[in-house]
Amino acid sequence: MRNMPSWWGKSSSKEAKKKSGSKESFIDSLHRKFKFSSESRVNGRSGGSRRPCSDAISEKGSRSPLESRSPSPSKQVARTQSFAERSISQPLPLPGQHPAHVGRTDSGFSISPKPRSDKCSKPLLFLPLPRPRCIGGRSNRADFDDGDMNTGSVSSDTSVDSEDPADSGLRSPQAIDYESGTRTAAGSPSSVMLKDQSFTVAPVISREAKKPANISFINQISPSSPKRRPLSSHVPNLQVPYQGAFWSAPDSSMSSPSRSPIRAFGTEQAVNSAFWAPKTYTDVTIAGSGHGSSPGSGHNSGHNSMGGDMSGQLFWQQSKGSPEYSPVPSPRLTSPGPGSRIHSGAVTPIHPRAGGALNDSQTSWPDDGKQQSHRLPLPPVTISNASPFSHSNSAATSPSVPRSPGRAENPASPGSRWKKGKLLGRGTFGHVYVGFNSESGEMCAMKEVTLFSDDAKSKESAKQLTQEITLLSRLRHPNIVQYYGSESVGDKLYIYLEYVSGGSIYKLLQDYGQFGELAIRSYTQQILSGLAYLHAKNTVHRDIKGANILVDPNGRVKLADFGMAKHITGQSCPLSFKGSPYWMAPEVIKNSSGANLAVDIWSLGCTVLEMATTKPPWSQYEGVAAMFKIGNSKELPAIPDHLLDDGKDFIRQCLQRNPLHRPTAAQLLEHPFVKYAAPLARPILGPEPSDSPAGVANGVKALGIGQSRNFSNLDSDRLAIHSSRVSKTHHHTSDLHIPRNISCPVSPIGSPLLHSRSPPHLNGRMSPSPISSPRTTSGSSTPLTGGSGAIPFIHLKQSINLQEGFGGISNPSNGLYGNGPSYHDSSPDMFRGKQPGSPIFSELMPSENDVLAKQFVRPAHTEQYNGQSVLADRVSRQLLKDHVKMNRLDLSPKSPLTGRTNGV
Ligand SMILES: Nc1ncnc2c1ncn2[C@@H]1O[C@H](COP(=O)(O)OP(=O)(O)OP(=O)(O)O)[C@@H](O)[C@H]1O
Repeated sequence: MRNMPSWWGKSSSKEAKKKSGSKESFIDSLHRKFKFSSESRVNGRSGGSRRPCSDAISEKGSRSPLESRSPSPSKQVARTQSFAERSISQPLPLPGQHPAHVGRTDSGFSISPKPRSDKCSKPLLFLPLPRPRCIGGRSNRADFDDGDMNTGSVSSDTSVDSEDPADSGLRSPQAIDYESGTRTAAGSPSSVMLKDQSFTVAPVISREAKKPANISFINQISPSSPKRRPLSSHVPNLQVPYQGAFWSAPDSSMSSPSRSPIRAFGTEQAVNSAFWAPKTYTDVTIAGSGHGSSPGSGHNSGHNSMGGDMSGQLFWQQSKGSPEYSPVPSPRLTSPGPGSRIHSGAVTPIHPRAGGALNDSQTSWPDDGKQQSHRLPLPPVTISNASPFSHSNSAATSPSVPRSPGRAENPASPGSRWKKGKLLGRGTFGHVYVGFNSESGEMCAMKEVTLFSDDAKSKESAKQLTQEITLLSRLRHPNIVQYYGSESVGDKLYIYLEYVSGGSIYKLLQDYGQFGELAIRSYTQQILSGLAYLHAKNTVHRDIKGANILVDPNGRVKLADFGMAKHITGQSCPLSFKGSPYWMAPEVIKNSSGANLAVDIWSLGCTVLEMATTKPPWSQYEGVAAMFKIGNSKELPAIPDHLLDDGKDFIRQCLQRNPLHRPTAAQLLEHPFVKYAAPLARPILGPEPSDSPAGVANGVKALGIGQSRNFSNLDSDRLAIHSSRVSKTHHHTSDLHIPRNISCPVSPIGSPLLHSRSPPHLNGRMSPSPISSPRTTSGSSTPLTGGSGAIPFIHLKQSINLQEGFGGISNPSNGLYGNGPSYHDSSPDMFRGKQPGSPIFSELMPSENDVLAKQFVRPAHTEQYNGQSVLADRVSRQLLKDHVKMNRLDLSPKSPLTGRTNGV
């Protein structure tokens, strides 16, 4: 979800290409100016792309085949999100040629990071700024890419085995809560192992059990390969250079024209670039995650993240003259219509069985100006009951699965029971689809990356995916997207994740505008909770921003996109230049070492501002100028006046330039801005206790109150107000359900997630899929569990937790919706005096209560499904208990069926 604003949006690559003529000359002048010979760099890159200069400096992300396709109008917009104007995407340049060999072995997914012989010939792009260290010259492998290239997967300091310090001794209580039981099952992600310079990611399951299953990234380059080839089974030894392209992927982040330095580089950048010139980024990697994703998907956002050297950063910036730089959001970005963003339908249109159903979101794209198809493996003929990941276990061929006209025949993952559904979004390295398991009825998010033997982007994709797998497989928290498993199918690599249907915060901001304070507080609290958990495991996310935070229809927030995350082993380690510039902490920009975890706190502060204004701080500046502001000035970004004092204070706490001065995530959870945030998350409805009173009791449950936090008087007061308003406003049978469904993500009225135009909400809310109900996703029963090579759901504990939450029974220890550490009054000094009753806090209450109270009068139609369920439950119980016939049921406000107000 490194989705970027247009100034480094991927689509700009197309514009860059379109204007290649003039830009070429400009590049040439830049080359002369900086005394760089792009030609020599390109030529000197052994095993790297031999692309023309213009390609070599372009963004990796835009080299995505998908982006190269001639997109639909929506897609064009989708890839040019920004806080400014956007332009229509132009065709991307041809994919680079990266002959390499990727080998598969039975062990899964591996990288053999042999040093490249040409390690010093890595292209340095066009600025003498953060010159990437010659990786091959490092004596310590931990220096490679800041050790984060594979985040615990490759670098020596990030082992994923049981010796992981985060696993052994650094866990917070939360971590322990959410981690138990995660490493036991065979084939679980915990089996990811690192040994010296090679590692195996066990969760990546090869469907070709008897064939080499590992994808080995070694320093063998096949320069003769002129074209990209699918990483298919008939290519037994595809080897990918691990440094030039895979480890560092110099051309991955810089080669894509969408972030083409040439395109984005303007006079201002050139001037500003002097700021970077003297910097030496010893740990800088060129492996930029050129993150961009397609807003056209509907769920992804348009902010770029970057991982790489500063030279790339400089060139990323979009000049105001660029057609992609516009302060006016694209109509498509503001369009609430799902059609322009979500490309439903099937999967691979090029599949011979696809019946010709074309889907522009799929795996076909123009290459060299021609449509190049990459066929998915044919689904097997038979279906077994084995693991959903097993090669023969394809539901696609099941005769019991009717094929709707709108669904292509080919599932994304023929080897599994997961059928690839609509496109959720595009990332830098692949696509994310809804996955549906026809057998179990479960849904997931399938992140798909096509691996090519000779494509640097594929290598970078594999690296990042591996990194995500490694990290995510160790995480379990309600505010972190849950990892389910992964597998390789043919030339595709899939990661199965918890499906969060609400989209990202960025997307919500684009669609619905800035959030209200109540929503900001709730979301911030949940983000913090996830961060506190993550940081307790000594892991830094490094790309916290709205685009990487997903929201479910119930207002539950999930941190996502761990492609840049890094496990920190030491007290402090060099900070690689990764992240999204506008959310990037000063110490990252300045390449100073410090408390690494604090970079997430800075980014959180930026995200709070983003939620409050729809834009990150310093968004009025172009990229380089913004980075200059962030890195060098003493200024604080403008904090909107409409935020209350504690909100402003929270932001200021986060945006302290000295990382050591920033509170930790755990400390910030005690900040009044979030500590007393209204729990918006809706609990999953479950069987109601037989004698449980309705009314306020249900309201309490629905609010999630009491599940993980102790109630203050404030909470009681709040509930009293709720109760009062409920009793006054519920006069219709249509409101019967309201007491149990009063919470919502943002606001009950006009809530983005409840808005009728919000298909994610509708999908999630209306879907009867068991995936939305943890009751159906217990670990052992899931089709993801067991079987050969299967990766079990590792959210078993989560499922248990959720079950504990059924019926809203309070469990202060489960942390289910309380999100994080226990709430105790151990506020740091900075928060003293801001407790309930303090002027600041009291100041907030009226508006908050008003909003909360409105939740009780939300129109019934917004909760039709749940409301009906609740009513049905109550009716059933009532019938059994009182032997009352349905036609005699009293549905008046005073009826026990409509809710009591006499306490819990
Ligand atoms: N678990 C999920 N549930 C729902 N949607 C998701 C999920 N994960 C990702 N998406 C959607 O897919 C889009 C792309 O996902 P993501 O950013 O993780 O891919 P990526 O390849 O990691 O991108 P990048 O690395 O460039 O940021 C997101 O913007 C989001 O809209």
